[in-house]
Amino acid sequence: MASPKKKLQGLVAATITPMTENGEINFSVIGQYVDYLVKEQGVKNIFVNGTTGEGLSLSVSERRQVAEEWVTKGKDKLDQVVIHVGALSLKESQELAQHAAEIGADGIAVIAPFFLKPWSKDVLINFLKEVAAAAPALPFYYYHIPALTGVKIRAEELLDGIQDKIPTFQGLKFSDTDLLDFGQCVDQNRQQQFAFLFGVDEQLLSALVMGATGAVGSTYNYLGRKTSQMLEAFERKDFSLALNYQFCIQRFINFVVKLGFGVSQTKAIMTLVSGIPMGPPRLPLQKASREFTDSVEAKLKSLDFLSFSDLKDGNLEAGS
Ligand SMILES: CC(=O)N[C@H](C=O)[C@@H](O)[C@H](O)[C@H](O)CO
Ligand SMILES: CC(=O)C(=O)O
Repeated sequence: MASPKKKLQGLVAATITPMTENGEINFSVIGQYVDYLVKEQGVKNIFVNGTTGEGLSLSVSERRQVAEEWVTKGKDKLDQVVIHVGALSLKESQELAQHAAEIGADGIAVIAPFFLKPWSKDVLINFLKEVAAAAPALPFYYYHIPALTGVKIRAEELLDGIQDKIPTFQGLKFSDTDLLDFGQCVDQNRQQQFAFLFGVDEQLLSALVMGATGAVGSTYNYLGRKTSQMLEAFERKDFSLALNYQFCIQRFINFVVKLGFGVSQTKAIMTLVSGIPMGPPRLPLQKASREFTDSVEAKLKSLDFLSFSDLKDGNLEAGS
């Protein structure tokens, strides 16, 4: 059983992996990035080496170094650092899980292997169990993201009896729009103290209604404050205010979705908003276009819910 730890709740930022213009990891800005999340966005939990962090595009050695840097720089500043250790190779996943435990991370998360795929719930559980066993003292989270893995085993079925197989199982990161599946995960596990973390930022309010206990997402890097206001309004049962916040967030996300939105664009937006250079993504991703960055900058300036006091032209250069 994982050592009792405070439950992972509230907002969790899925960290970007900063890179230099020639494609190496830019470790030098991670300390600054931690301070930005804590001070400017009020976000104290992070999810490292996931989708947004291009975790599957990094080498195992890079993943270890990135995880270590976040844990080191986050010490005494962040509440929880969860490391995504999913990989196609069970061995690599186990190595990363064990490493996460050694460096003092607060939890590990794993996606379904997505090339040779598990075709049944039992096979997927067996894979996850082998990874979890490599870090027996760390809380384990299953990262459900069927649109990207192609593994469509419903989370609700996977969770049925999961703690008998994986004693460290502590929660689910649910990145899908199927609120029937998500709602049933919550409904059928009310006796457990699981974390139900939603991963579709533009629909978080609906998931809160279904019982989400927190959220992991890319937009909390720069919309953390705004999203926290929505969470507070929801807690106070001021649903119309909460909806206003969700609509504000949606207007921005909808704007970028129409321009074409993904990890590359997240890097460009974060560079713009935070002033910290996130650099280009790694192939097969392509850098966001100059047109994208220009449109987003104009949009950000026209929205009153972000503070752009430090949105400087210089920052634009770094991101474009
Ligand atoms: C596919 C993907 O990257 N999903 C992210 C997390 O799971 C989300 O945070 C989205 O980036 C966000 O909801 C915007 O669509
Ligand atoms: C969004 C998210 O959770 C990820 O980047 O993995």
